[in-house]
Amino acid sequence: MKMEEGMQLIDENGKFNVDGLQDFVTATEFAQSGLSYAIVAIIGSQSSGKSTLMNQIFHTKFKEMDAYNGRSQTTKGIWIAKCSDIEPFTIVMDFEGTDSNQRGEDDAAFERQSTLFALEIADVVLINMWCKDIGLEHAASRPLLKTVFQVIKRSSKQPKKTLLFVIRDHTKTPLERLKKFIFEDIEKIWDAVPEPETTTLYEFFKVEITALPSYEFQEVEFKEQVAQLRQQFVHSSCPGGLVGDRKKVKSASFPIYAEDIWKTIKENKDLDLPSIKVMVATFRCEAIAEEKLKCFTSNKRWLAIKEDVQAGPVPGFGENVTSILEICLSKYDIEVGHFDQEVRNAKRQQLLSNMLMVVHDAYDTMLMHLYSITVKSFKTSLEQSPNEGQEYVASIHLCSQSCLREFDEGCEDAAIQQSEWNANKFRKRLICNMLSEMMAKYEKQITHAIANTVESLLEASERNTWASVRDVFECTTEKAISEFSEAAASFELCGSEIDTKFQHLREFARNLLKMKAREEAGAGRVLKRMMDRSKQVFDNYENSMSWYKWTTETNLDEIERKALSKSLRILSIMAAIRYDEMPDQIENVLYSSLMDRIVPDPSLQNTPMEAVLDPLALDTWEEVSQNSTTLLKPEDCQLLWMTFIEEIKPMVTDVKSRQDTRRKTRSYAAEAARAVARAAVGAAVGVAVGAMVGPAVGVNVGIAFIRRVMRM
Ligand SMILES: Nc1nc2c(ncn2[C@@H]2O[C@H](COP(=O)(O)OP(=O)(O)OP(=O)(O)O)[C@@H](O)[C@H]2O)c(=O)[nH]1
Repeated sequence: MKMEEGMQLIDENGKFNVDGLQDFVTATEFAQSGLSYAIVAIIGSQSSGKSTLMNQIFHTKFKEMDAYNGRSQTTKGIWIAKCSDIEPFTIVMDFEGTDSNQRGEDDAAFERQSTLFALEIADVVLINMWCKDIGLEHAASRPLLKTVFQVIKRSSKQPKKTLLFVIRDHTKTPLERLKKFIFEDIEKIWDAVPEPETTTLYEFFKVEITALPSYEFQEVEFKEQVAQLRQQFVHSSCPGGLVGDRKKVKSASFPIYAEDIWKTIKENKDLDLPSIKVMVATFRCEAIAEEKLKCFTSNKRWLAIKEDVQAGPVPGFGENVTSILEICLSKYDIEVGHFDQEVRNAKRQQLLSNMLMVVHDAYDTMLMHLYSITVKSFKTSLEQSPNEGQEYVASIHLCSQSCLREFDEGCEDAAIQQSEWNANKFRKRLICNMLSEMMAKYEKQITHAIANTVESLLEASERNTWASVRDVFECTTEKAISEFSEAAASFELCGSEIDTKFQHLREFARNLLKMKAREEAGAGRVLKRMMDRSKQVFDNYENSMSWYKWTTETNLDEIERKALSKSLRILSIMAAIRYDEMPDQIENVLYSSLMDRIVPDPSLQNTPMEAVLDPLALDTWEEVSQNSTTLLKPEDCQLLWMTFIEEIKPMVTDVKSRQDTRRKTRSYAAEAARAVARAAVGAAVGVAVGAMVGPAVGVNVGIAFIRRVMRM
């Protein structure tokens, strides 16, 4: 057996070659070396020149890839060979590439198991990496190290191993800089491994870093440096050599020891670490996705759309953005084609959602434009449509339909295929706005119909005032509601939404009524109305009666009582809003408490005044139903009434004095008439006597007669 060519220790299926190892040990006389031996393993990504390097350093003959046959996997499983010309006895182990494309996803566990095996069994582990990968987040060595560190950190402290980083295809970057970078990087990776945080990387590893020129392009230099590197393996187990602390395993026990470790690693369920393949895929896909995201955000077409949309809607927005996104995604797909499918799908999804996040504002702005344009156009149509009635309803129906259709078409044009976005939020807002515009129109209609009518009804303050107000209120509100409901048909509102709108219109009408009533119930207005009403009563009587009757027969106290009672009704009408037909006692309470105080009712004469006024001392009207709203509290009414009584006094006094004056005038007139009559009789008597006894006697007799009559 040619031991330089090596033998497969563990096959690609994880089967340990017990007999083969035994033969190897026998053939190489390994068992005789006791504790004086070194085991060197190499790990790293596939086709990174691992076998080539090992062969060059240790003069082994591991199979190398034929460069002319493309980059396919050469080493499968784990191989060992003896380095024949180095002291101490050195066993070299070549490992299958860690991020191999050939290995199926289910076999990913093999990668981490073999890596663990390398760390467990070898004294020196070479970590082979391309120089160009240094500093790259997704470089294969990073996830590999992460896995290694996770396992190491978890395990109990072992004799120190040497990690020898071999940088391949070293270019002009000074090695010192690369070393600094690698040290910082691996420390960072070490620190990022969660548990336990107290240990340092260097408690577990001695870290060495070396760099080699390209074997392919600088073969001579490569070989020179490899020769130097080889020197480090000569007497590597001596103090200070590459082999660190030695595990006290005698070479004779090596076959059992190795088999045992592999068995333990294979059976150990606790080593459930993510596969290196997955980790490599994660890092690489992430980096590619990041790069594609950058490409997207700096894409000229996208930047132009983003800018244009600020000013107004961009025609073909959706189609254009969709195509830019698609291009970025397909580029990503091409570049990640050979990575773990699950990972690349997940990262694709992430890339897409990142790109969509960038697009989202512009999409929203686009919809906002469509929304504003539609709102404006609906408003204009509303202003131009007839004011009310069926014509208005029909025209609103038509224009709301066409506005919504236009908006929907715009949204379809803006839709981005890769997203699940829709315009629902804006459509809802649009409908809400259109409905509000319509509502405003109906509110105006209600205001117009209710305000003036209610004002004049309250102004008149007749016994049936509130019934008439209710009629106007109901009629106006119901008409508006029914028209609104027809006009809103194109919005396909659900039952509860329609009810809310109806409720709103009712509330609006009710509040309007309340506001109007409050205006009319202002103390000044009520007082004036009461005064006018009283004056009207007095005037009516005065104007409608004959002068004689007014002067002689009219009982002004009665008329005064009538005037007061009519004014008191105004007070009672204005005391509360009667939204419903519930009867109340306000008028009675006011009547008995206020009227009878001014013109005392005989039945109440012995009742103390406080008792009579008692109901007005309350803060609310006890009998007023809950639906009603107090406009004037009992105490307000009382105060108003007192003021009214004071204010009306001059009017009553005036009327009374007018009646007196007229009475007096009337008695003087009667007296004068009587005197004239008497004079006429005296003259007649004088004429008669004069005729009989002479004129002189006649005149004297006539005068004497008049004087006597006048004295009578
Ligand atoms: N650029 C470059 N190529 C190299 C270098 N060393 C080896 N190669 C080439 O890389 C290819 C792979 O070499 P191998 O030694 O088989 O690589 P490997 O890592 O053992 O491959 P697997 O065992 O399949 O993972 C071969 O074509 C080598 O000629 C190097 O230093 N630089």
